[in-house]
Amino acid sequence: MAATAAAAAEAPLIEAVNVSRVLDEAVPVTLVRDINLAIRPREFVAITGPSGSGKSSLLYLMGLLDLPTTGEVRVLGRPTARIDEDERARIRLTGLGFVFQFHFLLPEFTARENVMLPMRALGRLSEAEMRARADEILASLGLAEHAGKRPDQMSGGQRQRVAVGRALANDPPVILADEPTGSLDTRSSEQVFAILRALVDERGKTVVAVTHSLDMAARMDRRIQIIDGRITADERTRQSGVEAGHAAPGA
Ligand SMILES: Nc1ncnc2c1ncn2[C@@H]1O[C@H](COP(=O)(O)OP(=O)(O)OP(=O)(O)O)[C@@H](O)[C@H]1O
Repeated sequence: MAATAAAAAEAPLIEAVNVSRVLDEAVPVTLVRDINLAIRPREFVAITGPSGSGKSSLLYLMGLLDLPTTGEVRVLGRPTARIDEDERARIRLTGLGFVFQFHFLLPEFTARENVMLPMRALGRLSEAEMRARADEILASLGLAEHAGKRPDQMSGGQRQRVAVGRALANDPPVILADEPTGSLDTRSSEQVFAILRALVDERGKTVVAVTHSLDMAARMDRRIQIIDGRITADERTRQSGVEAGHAAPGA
């Protein structure tokens, strides 16, 4: 509760103000409508709802991967309605890390090289610094001995942990995850969940994750429910950061 209550007093990292997104088809498709929300520092937020309700659409809008038709998304206090795609890309690269249901690692690259990609795109570190940072991130995810392996030489759970490592590459304050455990077995799923939990509790990150799992949502701190593109519930789901399992990820 302490972390969540303290977070409530801080400036939001992501805000949606009257956000709607309508696809301009022959028959217009409304993905989300009238969304108002604020995501604050160190929150671990679940976005839940039935299939096709607009969860991914909302996450993409929050991550500046899509633009609202009306309303505005603010990221790290910055209004984003009138900035160009280069600027949006820069905010994504420094402020946000993305994890998807499928890892989307580049198959011809090693785990280390995949984690280095966002650092390379930002261009702030030397080759040696990028390499050292990637290895440090992989070690923190229990993957030290897998740094030189390509995705096809790793298990599904290991690949998804590399994808988390890639999301952490530029040390963004916010991680946005779309069904991050959706294609994993129970054990790997628990490992990835424990990593996300620890990112919030131990490293002060903010994590927003779309999930079908109500059990998982109950172990996060807040649940935003979407039905037919609208927020139908927004509630605290967990009272304390103490009881969560912080099991170290296995190799
Ligand atoms: N490009 C598109 N063209 C047409 N319809 C779309 C498009 N993108 C999304 N939709 C529709 O918009 C609705 C919301 O989609 P979205 O992927 O956000 O839902 P979701 O809650 O994440 O679903 P799921 O849980 O199945 O992943 C769905 O009915 C989907 O079919």
